Amino acid sequence: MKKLEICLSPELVHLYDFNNKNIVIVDIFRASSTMIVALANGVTSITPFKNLGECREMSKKGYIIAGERNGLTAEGFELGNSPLAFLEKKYATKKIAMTTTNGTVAIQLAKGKAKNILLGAFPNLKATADFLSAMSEDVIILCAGWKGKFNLEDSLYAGALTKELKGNFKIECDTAIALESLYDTHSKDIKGFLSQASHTKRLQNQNIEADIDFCLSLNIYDLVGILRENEFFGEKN
Ligand SMILES: O=C(O)[C@H](CS(=O)(=O)O)OP(=O)(O)O
Repeated sequence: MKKLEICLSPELVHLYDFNNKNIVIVDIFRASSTMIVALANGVTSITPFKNLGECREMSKKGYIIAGERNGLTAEGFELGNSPLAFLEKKYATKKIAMTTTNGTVAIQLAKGKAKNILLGAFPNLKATADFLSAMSEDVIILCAGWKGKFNLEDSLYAGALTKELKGNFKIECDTAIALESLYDTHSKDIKGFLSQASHTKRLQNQNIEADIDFCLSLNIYDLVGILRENEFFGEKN
């Protein structure tokens, strides 16, 4: 039977073997959520960058550039990291180049080794679970965390995805067992539980509570975000 594991932080990646596995990158506040919202609202593709300078250069090639550091739009960038910017299809048919504090760092770590790299987000939780269940490869959920540290929101999503995948995967990973239980305990009030999270407080200080709410919307989109070559595309199962 296929195996499911969870890696709690980019700092722990060296403990896992990503070869030929399906990797789900999770950055609930906000990078992976924002990318799913963008793809669901018609963006053609999203190219992730670790580095601000490289990402900025992409505007010369006609890309819309989205750059964020410590929650704020980076200087000279058209967009930051808000999912709300992509609603109403304003950027439909555009190619986006994007760099964020944690999410695009985690993506970089998984590139080149995995079978597939997917974006994990609550708005398309079920679509991602269905995709992974239909594939024969093992899965690793990689939480982007915050600057190398564990965070609550990515962990809660990892628990939610574990719950969805349980019947189709062998789960011998203690982290997955713990996080599924955490999700079960708090699934009826995810927002209330996450109000204690450090990331929630950090973003609230920047008056972006609406972003937090939107990132916690459950199953409103039925596409997966998947990396093809160097770009994420939205694909229906
Ligand atoms: O923009 C965000 O939500 C965060 C900023 S920070 O981690 O609070 O500095 O970046 P992300 O890469 O989406 O975690």
